[in-house]
Amino acid sequence: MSNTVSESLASTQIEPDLQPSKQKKLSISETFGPTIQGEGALIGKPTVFVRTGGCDYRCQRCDTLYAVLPEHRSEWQQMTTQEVFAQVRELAHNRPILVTLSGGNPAMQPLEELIDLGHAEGYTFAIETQGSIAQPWFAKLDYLTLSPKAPGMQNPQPTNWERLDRCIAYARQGHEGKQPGICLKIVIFDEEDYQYAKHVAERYPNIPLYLQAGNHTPPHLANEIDINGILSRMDWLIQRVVEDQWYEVTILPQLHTLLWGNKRGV
Ligand SMILES: C[S@@+](CC[C@H](N)C(=O)[O-])C[C@H]1O[C@@H](n2cnc3c(N)ncnc32)[C@H](O)[C@@H]1O
Ligand SMILES: Nc1nc2[nH]cc(C(=O)O)c2c(=O)[nH]1
Ligand code: SF4
Ligand SMILES: [Mg+2]
Repeated sequence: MSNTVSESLASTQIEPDLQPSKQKKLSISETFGPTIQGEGALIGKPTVFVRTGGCDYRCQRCDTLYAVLPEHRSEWQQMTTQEVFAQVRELAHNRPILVTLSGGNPAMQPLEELIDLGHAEGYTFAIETQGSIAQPWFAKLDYLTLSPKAPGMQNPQPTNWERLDRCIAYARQGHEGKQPGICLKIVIFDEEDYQYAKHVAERYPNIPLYLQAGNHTPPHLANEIDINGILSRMDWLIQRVVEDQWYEVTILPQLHTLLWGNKRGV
């Protein structure tokens, strides 16, 4: 891991990871809600989810592999921005709501137009991404959650710290005098993951950090979720943080997982 802290890249230094896509359509795995945001800084907030299809990572412990693996591609719909926004509106009964963009990796999709369209009607936008692809339009978000992957997620690719820095730099450019709220969220399964999280905290001391108890239950076992296992991991995590007198961090479960297990679309 690199120890260089370079959160304050000048705007002129930032190169987009993906050039603006010629493909105008969005790859969509599902839209659902309103439900509550079950994770992180906005936990408990009513929201509609737009889940994009496709991811540049392959975390073996991913709870949403149906939006990641190519064998599910035929289930993803290629939709225009207007079609996606029409679904959001319908789900929210035409009342402005927080829209959470997740995936897969939503940073792979040209989502700027959707954000513009929604903002014009009072909707707000949060994104969940691992921070491996930085997009200039992060500046237009209301909330950016970056979830770099600790070893326990079993992602074969190591964290690209320079890319993560760039995601933050784009967000900090802001838009029309407003910057997105930025937070970091790390899934923790074990001590190695905990040490990874400590490193992230040292690298980004000014960004709120959330530790999320990992769900080790394979996603297809919707009815056999090991809630006691998740809660005992959370109990260990709380003890670990207290032992270290690490008082700046926030520890949370995935609330939707406790309520509804591995059920899809909640
Ligand atoms: C499915 S991912 C999609 C967005 C993006 N690819 C990412 O990883 O941030 C949404 C969130 O779920 C978390 N997540 C995935 N699998 C999990 C698991 N088994 N236990 C706990 N959280 C998990 C991810 O770390 C991320 O914060
Ligand atoms: N309720 C609920 N909250 C969530 N927070 C992050 C989610 C995701 O899959 O990105 C998620 C999800 O799938 N459902
Ligand atoms: S980065 Fe996110 S969506 Fe992609 S495989 Fe990992 S947890 Fe799943
Ligand atoms: Mg999820």
